[in-house]
Amino acid sequence: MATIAFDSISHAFGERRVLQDVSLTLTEHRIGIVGANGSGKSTLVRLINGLITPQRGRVSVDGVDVSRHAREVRRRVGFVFTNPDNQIVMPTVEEDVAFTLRRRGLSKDQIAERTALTLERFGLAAHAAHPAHRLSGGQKQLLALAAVLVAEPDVVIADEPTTLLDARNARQIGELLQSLPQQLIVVTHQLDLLADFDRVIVIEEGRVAVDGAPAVALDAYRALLA
Ligand SMILES: Nc1ncnc2c1ncn2[C@@H]1O[C@H](COP(=O)(O)OP(=O)(O)OP(=O)(O)O)[C@@H](O)[C@H]1O
Repeated sequence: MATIAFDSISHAFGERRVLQDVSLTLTEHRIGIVGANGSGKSTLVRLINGLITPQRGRVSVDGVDVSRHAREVRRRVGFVFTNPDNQIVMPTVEEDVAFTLRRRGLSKDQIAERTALTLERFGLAAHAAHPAHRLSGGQKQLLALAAVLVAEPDVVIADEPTTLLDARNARQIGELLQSLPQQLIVVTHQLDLLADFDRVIVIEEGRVAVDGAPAVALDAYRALLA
């Protein structure tokens, strides 16, 4: 697993202070991030692959400074957004999955082979030539995940990956995420998704409020909510 280090991170959007002196070292396989709306969870995970540059402090992945080497880090860290519509960039399902690989400079044959395998794995093979925007919500989320995983990142970050899904699709995506061999960081309000995770971090008003095993951290979070 990679070592993801937040070293004294503070960040504000205008007057709004969103993260306040956060220091964390993430090395576990599956890590959940929970917290109230607006507590700073998305900001925290977006720092990991340089989608946001912190105003103070340093974020690194295996010692590589994310601000300075964002491209290098992004090759290792895949990011799945809440809304797959924001992530689908190509007209068809197949092209969308192949897009990441084309940018990596793989040969045509390699791209075709890896794309086909990935579509099969995610149950999307029958939709390969279909317009991506016509897929159902659950299928779109699968496609967004497929397009990230085809590049075989070492770390997968998923920001509320089940929020827009019905219970059945949410379960399917949850199970798929659980089965990944990669290091996984999930921001979610669906607390049951994190029951078997290795670590859960509760963010409250831009600070780490609780950090520990799911049973302990989720109970503490439920108590905070109550
Ligand atoms: N690009 C931005 N510009 C201005 N303000 C922002 C920006 N991104 C986030 N914020 C603000 O920062 C605060 C924290 O946002 P963030 O998305 O990190 O919270 P969150 O914990 O992920 O919330 P939620 O559970 O609602 O998704 C919020 O008040 C939000 O409005």
